[in-house]
Amino acid sequence: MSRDLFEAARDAMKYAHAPYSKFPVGAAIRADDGKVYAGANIENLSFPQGWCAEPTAIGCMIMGGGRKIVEMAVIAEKLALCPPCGGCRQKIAEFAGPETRIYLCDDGGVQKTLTMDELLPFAFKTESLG
Ligand SMILES: O=c1ccn([C@H]2C[C@H](O)[C@@H](CO)O2)c(=O)[nH]1
Ligand SMILES: [Zn+2]
Repeated sequence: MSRDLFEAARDAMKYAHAPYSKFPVGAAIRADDGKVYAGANIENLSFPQGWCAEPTAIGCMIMGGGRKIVEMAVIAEKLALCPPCGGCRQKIAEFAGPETRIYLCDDGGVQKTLTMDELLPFAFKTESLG
């Protein structure tokens, strides 16, 4: 993964609205249009109404004209890695393919690289609809 994607995720994290969990997260996507789209988690006083960094980045990608996630970096401010939550895995899968790579990062850079199948095995896919 090139440095710019990591830096975009880390910069996006600065925009997190996470006063309740105090767990800012940043995500950055390189899309099929070559552009980088980033997002942060945005929490809400009514806790279930908040959302993760990944859907913010996906929303930016869709509205910016990107259609496929080529690669995606996720970073949390705290020392621990931030493996995307279950709901995010499904949302990422919607725009991923066999080539997609997901990078779990910390301040030192990429610590783990995953394919979509590793992130969400036995996924619900369009073939499942029959
Ligand atoms: O995949 C994930 C998991 C969690 N969070 C956010 C949601 C919440 O604001 C905070 C603590 O769970 O981390 C993300 O942004 N992405
Ligand atoms: Zn999530």
